[in-house]
Amino acid sequence: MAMSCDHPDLLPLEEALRRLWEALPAPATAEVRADRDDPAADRAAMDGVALRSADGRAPRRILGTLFAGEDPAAFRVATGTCVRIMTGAALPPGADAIVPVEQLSEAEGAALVQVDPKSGDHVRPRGEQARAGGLLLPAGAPLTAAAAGLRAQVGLPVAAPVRLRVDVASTGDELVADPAPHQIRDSNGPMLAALAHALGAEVRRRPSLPDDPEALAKALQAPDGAPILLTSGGVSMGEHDHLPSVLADLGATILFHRIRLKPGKPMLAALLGDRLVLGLPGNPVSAYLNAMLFLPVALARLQGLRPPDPWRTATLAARVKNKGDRPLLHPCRLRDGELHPLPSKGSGDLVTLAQADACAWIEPGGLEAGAKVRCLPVV
Ligand SMILES: Nc1nc2c(c(=O)[nH]1)N[C@H]1C(S)=C(S)[C@@H](COP(=O)(O)OP(=O)(O)OC[C@H]3O[C@@H](n4cnc5c(N)ncnc54)[C@H](O)[C@@H]3O)O[C@H]1N2
Ligand code: MOO
Repeated sequence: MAMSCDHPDLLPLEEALRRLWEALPAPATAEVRADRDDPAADRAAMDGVALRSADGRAPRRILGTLFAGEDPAAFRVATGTCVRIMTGAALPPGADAIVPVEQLSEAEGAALVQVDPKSGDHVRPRGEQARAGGLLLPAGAPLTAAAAGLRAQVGLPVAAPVRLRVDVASTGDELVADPAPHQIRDSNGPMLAALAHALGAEVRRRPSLPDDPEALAKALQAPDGAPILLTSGGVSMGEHDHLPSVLADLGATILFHRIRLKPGKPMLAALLGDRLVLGLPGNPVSAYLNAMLFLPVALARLQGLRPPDPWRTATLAARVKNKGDRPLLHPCRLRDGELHPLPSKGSGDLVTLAQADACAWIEPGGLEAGAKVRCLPVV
């Protein structure tokens, strides 16, 4: 009879994700205030002519052209005149409306408007978006790309975008380039490097670590280590699973070890000084999925971004069993919003994972065809 090794005390995934988020420091961000009115002058919102609306449809002599960035003081619009104007240009003195090119014709240097212009038509008025000194973003707001643009707009410095550095190291004496039947190649190292790169990190592969506590301790303390170290293997109950005890001996803060997820039970996260160690389980599907769950959270937090939400929703096309008491991530093909479960052999089955588009979240007890489920894309 199959025996279950599940335990009720395993940490739920959401709690593990929350602990990781809260343990990592986000960069401090000051509030953002408008340095001047936005827009700083009345501006054209359309290409056309700038004119006095009070003069209705009367023909107007075109005094010249104003492009975005040009000083409008070169012109003065009075009754019987107008200025050709391009989107973004400041309105010339005297003008209070824009008539777009589509609504006018030109004859002998005069503009003939085909509409009754109203004051403010197609004008972005000064201060429409913000007044000088107004609060645009509070301190601690996420450092999104849009926020970077806003900082630049108000004249604040914006650091050049950088990719966070992530080191990737596999563990295990069984990993060799040319394996005998009792050995294997290192698939996790290249896989996790590719995943971390796809998630926006600058990746460095470190040499594989032997199943030896001293060598492990030395590697963990490498002076040139990246802010995040992804390891795989050596976190479970085996006699060579040294990572948890080595980290504890080095004084690391263990954020969590062992979570309520299949695959991923032995997942570990620790802070060693200011470096985060994500100790991924060695089984390749487990290493992949747990990296996919935890690495984006760490990257986002350290870069001052919002917590990421990698989940999608889809309909299960066929029943998936889950006899355990951990939620299961099951590899599926995704076609037209339907998840077609693949016959996975478990957390060592990299063949099936590589053929999958997404992994469906299956609660204990299993799910029937037609159920709406969340799923994690395989990138
Ligand atoms: N008595 C128990 N045994 C195990 C438990 C448990 O709770 N009690 N958990 C099982 C689960 S779940 C997993 S997952 C594995 C994870 O163990 P480790 O993280 O300690 O990983 P290893 O034992 O080092 O390796 C597991 C498996 O993965 C292969 N592996 C490791 N590294 C790589 C790599 N870089 N590329 C490809 N494959 C790799 C390794 O050869 C093993 O086959 O533990 C269960 N056992
Ligand atoms: O949970 Mo392990 O991570 O099943 O393979």
